[in-house]
Amino acid sequence: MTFKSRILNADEVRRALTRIAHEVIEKNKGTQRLCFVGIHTRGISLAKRLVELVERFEGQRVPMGILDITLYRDDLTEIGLQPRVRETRIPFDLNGKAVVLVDDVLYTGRTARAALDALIDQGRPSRIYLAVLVDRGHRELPIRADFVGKNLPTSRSEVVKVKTLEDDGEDAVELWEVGET
Ligand SMILES: O=P(O)(O)OC[C@H]1O[C@H](OP(=O)(O)OP(=O)(O)O)[C@H](O)[C@@H]1O
Ligand SMILES: O=c1cc[nH]c(=O)[nH]1
Repeated sequence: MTFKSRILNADEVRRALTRIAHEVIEKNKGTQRLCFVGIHTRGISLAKRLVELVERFEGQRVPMGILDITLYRDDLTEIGLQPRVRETRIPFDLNGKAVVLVDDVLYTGRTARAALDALIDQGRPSRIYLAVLVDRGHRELPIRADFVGKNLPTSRSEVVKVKTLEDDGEDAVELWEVGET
């Protein structure tokens, strides 16, 4: 893979998340019944940031869960006999909640589709929103995000890498090219 460009630096990631937190509060008319669920891997770090931002703006700490979608993937039969299943932990009652699913990148929409199934197996939220740091297009399913940090038109030969302080030592969004020599 070849590095092409830096799309967002740490300050720009912070501002995008700040705007998303404000939009969530506005759309939900406050923090009532609000909760965040981060999708492995980087969706979890981003969901934690959003919880902290909402607390800073509204003075309320809303609940947060983490979701592994591995067993709900539509290509599960193709990824081998022993898929690496990570932790799902939703330590509150989902029934009647307004859930913001959080992921770093939205591409085909297959992860988000799987996340909806995984979530609904755990309870019946009154509303599910999707928040992503980057929407890079190329949807293969009728899925859209409610909150988007950055809309980034890409080609299929490119890869968007979201880096977080927790997972990668820095906050950034980078564009890479696959298969270039
Ligand atoms: O819309 P899609 O085509 O499903 O692509 C988006 C997903 O792809 C990446 O996850 P990945 O499978 O690389 O797992 P990771 O986040 O654990 O690295 C990314 O974090 C999103 O979850
Ligand atoms: O470019 C992409 C596509 C899917 N998932 C990513 O993290 N980046």
